[in-house]
Amino acid sequence: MPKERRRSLKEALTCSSCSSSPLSSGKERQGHCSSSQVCDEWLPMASARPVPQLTLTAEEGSGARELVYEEAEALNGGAPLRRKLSTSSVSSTGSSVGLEESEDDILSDNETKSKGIVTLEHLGDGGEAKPWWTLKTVVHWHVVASQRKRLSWVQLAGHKGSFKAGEEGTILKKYAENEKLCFERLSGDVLERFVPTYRGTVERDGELFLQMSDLLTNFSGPNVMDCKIGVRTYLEEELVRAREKPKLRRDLYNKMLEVDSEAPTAEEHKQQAVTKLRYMQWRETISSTSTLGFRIEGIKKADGTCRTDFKKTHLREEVTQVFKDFVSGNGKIISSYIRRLEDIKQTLKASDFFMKHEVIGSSMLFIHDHTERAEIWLIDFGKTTALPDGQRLDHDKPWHEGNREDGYLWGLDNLLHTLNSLPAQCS
Ligand SMILES: O=P(O)(O)O[C@H]1[C@H](O)[C@@H](OP(=O)(O)O)[C@H](OP(=O)(O)O)[C@@H](OP(=O)(O)O)[C@H]1O
Ligand SMILES: Nc1ncnc2c1ncn2[C@@H]1O[C@H](COP(=O)(O)OP(=O)(O)O)[C@@H](O)[C@H]1O
Repeated sequence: MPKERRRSLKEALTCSSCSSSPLSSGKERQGHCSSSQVCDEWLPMASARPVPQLTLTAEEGSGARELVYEEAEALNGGAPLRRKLSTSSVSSTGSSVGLEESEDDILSDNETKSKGIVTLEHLGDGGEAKPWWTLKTVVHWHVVASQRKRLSWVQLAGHKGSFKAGEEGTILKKYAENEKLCFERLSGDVLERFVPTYRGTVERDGELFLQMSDLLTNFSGPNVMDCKIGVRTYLEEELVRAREKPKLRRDLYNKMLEVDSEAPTAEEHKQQAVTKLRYMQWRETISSTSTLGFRIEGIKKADGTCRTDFKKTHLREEVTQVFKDFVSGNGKIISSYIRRLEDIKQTLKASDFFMKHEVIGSSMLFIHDHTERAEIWLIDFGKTTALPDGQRLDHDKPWHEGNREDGYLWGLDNLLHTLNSLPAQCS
C-alpha cells in the first residue's frame, strides 16, 4: 500500500473533522519467516477445549499482562476468539516509523516486509472503553475449543502491522484512500466475486481500517501462495515523481545488498542508497515480473514451511517447479486452479472496473487445503488507479511510459501456461 496515500488520509483527518482522533502514523514492515523455514506457530487444528494459561507479565510502566483464553473471550463480549491475539508476538527487524519521516528519507532503513505467519492484534471496537483496553492481549492457542476453528493468519507480503484481527471471518487492513475507492468501485462489478468482501471502514484505537473478509477462514490448514501480477510494480506517477524529485533510500540499498552485493552500481555503493524506482525496476528484472508478467512473493504450506525467498526466481522452469511443489503434484488441485484462473480471465475481460484501471502491485492469492478445495482471489488494490475519463487499457500490450499498460492479462496468461504445463509432470 503506497505510503503517500496513507499520508494524505492522515493529513486529511488530522487537519479536518477528525483532528481529535489522529491516526496512528506508524508503518513498519516485518519479517517472520524470511526464508525457507518451519513456522511452528502454525499449529495443527485441534478439537479439544483450550487450556487456559495465565501469565502475568507486568511490563514496565504499562501494567500489561497476558490474558487467559476465557478471560479474553469474556471480554470479547462472550464471542469466541479465533486468533492468537498479540501486540508483541512477531519478530521484527524494524521499528515503528512515522509516516512523515517514512519512505524516501535516506536514513530510513527501518522497514522490513511481512513474511509468513503473523499474529494479529485484536483491537478495541472504538466505542465504549472496555476493561481490557489497557491490557496487552496475548492469547495462547495451544489447544482449541471443540467445534471451534482455530486459524493462525498468514501474511506473505506487504507491510508490517498493516493487518489486524477483525470481527469473526474478517480482517482489518490499514486504510488507504485508493484501496477504499477500488473496493467501492468493485461493488456491483462482475469482478466482485473474486475479491474479498468489503465491509466498509472501521476506526479502532484512533486508526482507520478497511474491513474485509478473511480469505483463509473457510480453509482447514491452508496452503497459501501470493503472486504479484503485472509487468510493472510502480505507478507512472511514481516514475514522474522519481524523475522530478529523486530521493535516495538506504533501506532499499540494503535490501538490494542482501540479495546481490554486486547489484548496486559504483555510484550507489558510494552513496549507500538507491532510489525506489531503481530498486523496483531491479526487483522486476531479477524476478519473473519482467519476463513472465508475474512473480511469486511467498508461499506458506500446510506442513508449516514458509518461503519468501523468491526474489531471484525468474526462469520459467524455476517458477514451474515452485508451483509443482506448492500443489504437491496434486492434479485435482491444479485443475481447480486452472478453471478458476480461466474464470477470472473471462471475468476480467468483461469487467468495467478492470478496463478503466491501471492495476499495479496487485496479487492473486492461491489457497488450497487437504480437502482439495482450491481458490484464487484478487487482493491488494493499494496501487490500482483509475484512468482518466475515456481511457481504456488492454492489459496485455507492451508498456511504454504514457500508455499505462500493466501487463496484467499477459501475466495471467503466463500463469495459466505455467499451471497447464504441470499436469503432464504431475502424473
Ligand atoms: O518486495 P520488496 O523487495 O520488499 O519491495 C517492496 C515491495 O515492492 C512493496 O510493494 P508491496 O506492498 O506490493 O509488496 C513496496 O511497497 P509499496 O506498495 O508502498 O510500493 C515497497 O516499497 P516501500 O514500502 O516504499 O519500501 C518495496 O520496498
Ligand atoms: N483478504 C485477505 N484474506 C487473507 N489473507 C489476506 C487478505 N488480504 C491480504 N492477505 C495476506 O496479506 C498479505 C499482504 O496483503 P496485501 O494486501 O498485499 O498488503 P500490502 O498492501 O501491505 O502489500 C498477502 O500476501 C496475504 O498473505
